[in-house]
Parts: sequence; structure tokens; C-alpha cells
Amino acid sequence: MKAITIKNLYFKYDKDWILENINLTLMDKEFLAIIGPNGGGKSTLLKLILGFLKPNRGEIKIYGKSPLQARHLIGYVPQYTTFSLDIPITVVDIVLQGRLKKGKFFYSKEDKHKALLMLERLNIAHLKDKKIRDLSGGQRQKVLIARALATEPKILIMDEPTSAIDIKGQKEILDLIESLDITRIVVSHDIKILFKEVDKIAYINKIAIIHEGPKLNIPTDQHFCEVELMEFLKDTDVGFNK
Ligand SMILES: Nc1ncnc2c1ncn2[C@@H]1O[C@H](COP(=O)(O)OP(=O)(O)OP(=O)(O)O)[C@@H](O)[C@H]1O
Repeated sequence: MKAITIKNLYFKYDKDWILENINLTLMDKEFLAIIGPNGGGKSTLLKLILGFLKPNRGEIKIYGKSPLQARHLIGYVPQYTTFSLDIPITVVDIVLQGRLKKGKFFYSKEDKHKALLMLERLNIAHLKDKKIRDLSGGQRQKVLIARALATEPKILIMDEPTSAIDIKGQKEILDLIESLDITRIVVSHDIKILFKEVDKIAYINKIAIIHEGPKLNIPTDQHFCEVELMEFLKDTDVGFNK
């Protein structure tokens, strides 16, 4: 079953195209890694998939629906913490927010159980009663991931989930994402993500280069930068868009 189909997508904020002729298909339960340089359009593409922005041309379908109709199917972890740190809200309360649906104002016992389960999965159950403002950046990031997973989404979308996290935490997060049995999209500058079992790689820099199929044999050399990676993908790609 197709989870996401993007066809001939073009987008601009002002007069210049930010994304040009993007074509991408993601099947149910596949794991897509989106990489590319700063300003390349990665976050913009996520916002289009989430229905926060509308394409100028082309279309996006999510399980056959428009992004707005499919919004409830997606758990989203933004690049930056979006809640105010002045509010003395606890970790478990943040995760419980993920259990609230339209027209529902109270949590059941099951909601609380699921929220605690998510905290355990992310190894942060011991922080459940802490105020969110008293956590480190990495711990806050894990709480946001737990909240997104608590919605039991069909698709999990994460923008730079490991950027504020130490090496041990990064491994935990990437291992967790790898183990999830749902459709996943992760934007990352961290090439380590490509050592995970990703099904597809999209290199986005206005246009998209999509790699799928055999796992890339990526050099572990730390100087292997994104531009070199793009060249590497061009040689092995299946869908160079331009
Ligand atoms: N709201 C906006 N209005 C106008 N231009 C914008 C807006 N948001 C982003 N841009 C521009 O669109 C381009 C793509 O930005 P985007 O945030 O999608 O890139 P990115 O690949 O996610 O970058 P990064 O890796 O730095 O997060 C950039 O040139 C950026 O300046």
C-alpha cells in the first residue's frame, strides 16, 4: 500500500522556486531518510506533507487522502521545541497530550498506561514527574518523540531528531526509529542515519535525488560531506529528477 505519493511538486514562498519537480513514493512502513544542505528545502517539504503549506503545482497524497485530511494519521516531531518553558507542565502531561483527540478532554487509565509505556521505551520513565523546563535539550526532544508516538500514528515525521542529543542518546533514538513498524520520515544532517535500515534516501537541494534499493555502502570517512554524498547517490540512484 502506498503511504505517500508526491507528484511533480513545485513550491515557492516568494518568487524563487524552493522545491522543483519533486517525485517520491513511500510505501506503508517504509523508512525514508531526507538529507541535504542547509536551506535546501527539507523542512519545507515536511511542511507540505503535513499540510501546513500548499504546493504551487503538483500533488501530495497520504494513504490516498490530501495532507489536511490525513493530518490525524501523522505524528510530527518538530525541529525546535514549540512549547513555552514558563508553563510548569510535567513530562507525563506532555506525552498525554498525544492521547487527546478531537472532542476528547479527559484521559482514560489506558491513555495513562500508553503514555508511561512510551516513556519507558525512550528510557525516560524516571523523568515522568519532572517539569519540562528542568530537562536538558536532549531529554525534551525524547519527550516530544514520546508524545508523537502516543498518538499511535501511521506515519512518524521527525525533523532533526538527534540534533540536541549526545552520542548515546542519538544511538537510542535512531535504534528506536529503526525498530518502529510504521512509515517513517526523518530529516537529518547526521550521516549516521544512513547506516540504519533505511528503505529510501532523498537528497533534497531544490530538486530531489532519490535512492532506493540496495543499502548504500557509504564510506565511514568523517570527511564524507553532503556534496560528495550527492555525487555518490547520482551514480547509484534510481530516480534523479532533473
Ligand atoms: N516562511 C518562509 N518564508 C520565506 N522563505 C522561507 C520561509 N521558510 C523557509 N524559507 C526559505 O526556504 C529555503 C528552504 O528552507 P528550509 O527550512 O526548507 O530548508 P532546510 O533544508 O530545512 O534547511 P536546514 O537544514 O537549515 O534546516 C531557505 O532558503 C529558506 O530561507
